[in-house]
Amino acid sequence: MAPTYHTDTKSPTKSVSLLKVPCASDTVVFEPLQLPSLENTALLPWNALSVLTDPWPGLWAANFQLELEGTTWIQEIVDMIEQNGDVAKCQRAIIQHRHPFIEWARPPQPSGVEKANTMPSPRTLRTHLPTQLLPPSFWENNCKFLYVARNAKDCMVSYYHFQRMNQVLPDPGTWEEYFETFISGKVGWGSWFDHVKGWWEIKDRYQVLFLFYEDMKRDPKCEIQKVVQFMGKSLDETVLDEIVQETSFEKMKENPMTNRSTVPKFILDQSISPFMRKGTVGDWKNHFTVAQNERFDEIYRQKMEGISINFCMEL
Ligand SMILES: Nc1ncnc2c1ncn2[C@@H]1O[C@H](COP(=O)(O)O)[C@@H](OP(=O)(O)O)[C@H]1O
Ligand SMILES: CCc1ccc(OS(=O)(=O)O)cc1
Repeated sequence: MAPTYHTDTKSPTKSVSLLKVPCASDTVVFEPLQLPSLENTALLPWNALSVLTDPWPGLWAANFQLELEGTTWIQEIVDMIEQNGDVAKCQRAIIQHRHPFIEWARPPQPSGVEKANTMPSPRTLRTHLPTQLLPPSFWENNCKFLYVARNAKDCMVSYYHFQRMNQVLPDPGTWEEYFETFISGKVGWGSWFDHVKGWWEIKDRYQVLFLFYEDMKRDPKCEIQKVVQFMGKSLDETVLDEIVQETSFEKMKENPMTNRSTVPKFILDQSISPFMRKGTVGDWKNHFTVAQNERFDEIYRQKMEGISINFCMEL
């Protein structure tokens, strides 16, 4: 498809990723996670979960990770940091097993919560949940969160291809149809706009490291160093360089512990679109028409009015 974009890239966009790491509350007595069964809700359009207003009051978490786009990337970075750059240790299991996905519940597989309950504290967990659906105990226990935001246009494109290949999510339809679906927020984990605003607005009240996918692409070493500091670690320059290398898109695409090659085709059909697809900034220009771009920029302006986030649209 020929690129059909216009050159005004001023308006911001984004996507989301979160991650939680060790914190002082890890010295507190550990109690198991207690989440209700999500079997009947996990596959619904994510907005359906908003009916759970005070979802999981019993939850206690020592270490916590959240994400929406760039999740796998930040997960691998965090694990590499936790393992002090030891590549072999990061090969101990596929990434989905290293960091339980707390809203995952598809029997007969153990749910994300069940997996989390078997882990000693401190734990790193993964979720795409918006702030209002996060169990209150995460806030109450002073957990640390890493949130990776990605510009909305690239996020839309990436999510579209993910939904095409993900056989447990509804078919996204044509690109034109998906464009409308995404704007209306009727996608997994809800509206991009609300998700980003929610995490942006609470970031200074809690221990949230708000990262941008585009910054991670532009200067991975600098962003990884921020994560190291946030986790309260200190690493040699050589280890840092090793982590930058090992968490590059090219390396992670070839790595069976991160590229989802072990996930059965009836869940992720990578012959339709690879999980590690392009990993670039600006692929939206290969998808958006000029008309779509102009319309999106206007919607973005309205929905993000008063929010001081600036997203990079191309490198
Ligand atoms: N090391 C890395 N560097 C850059 N992008 C990465 C990456 N690892 C994963 N990604 C990208 O992150 C997106 C998936 O996000 P998540 O892990 O949250 O599901 C995909 O984007 P694309 O579809 O644009 O390629 C994937 O290629
Ligand atoms: C519930 C939709 C979903 C999300 C993610 C999946 O795979 S993975 O965790 O990214 O490997 C599968 C299904």
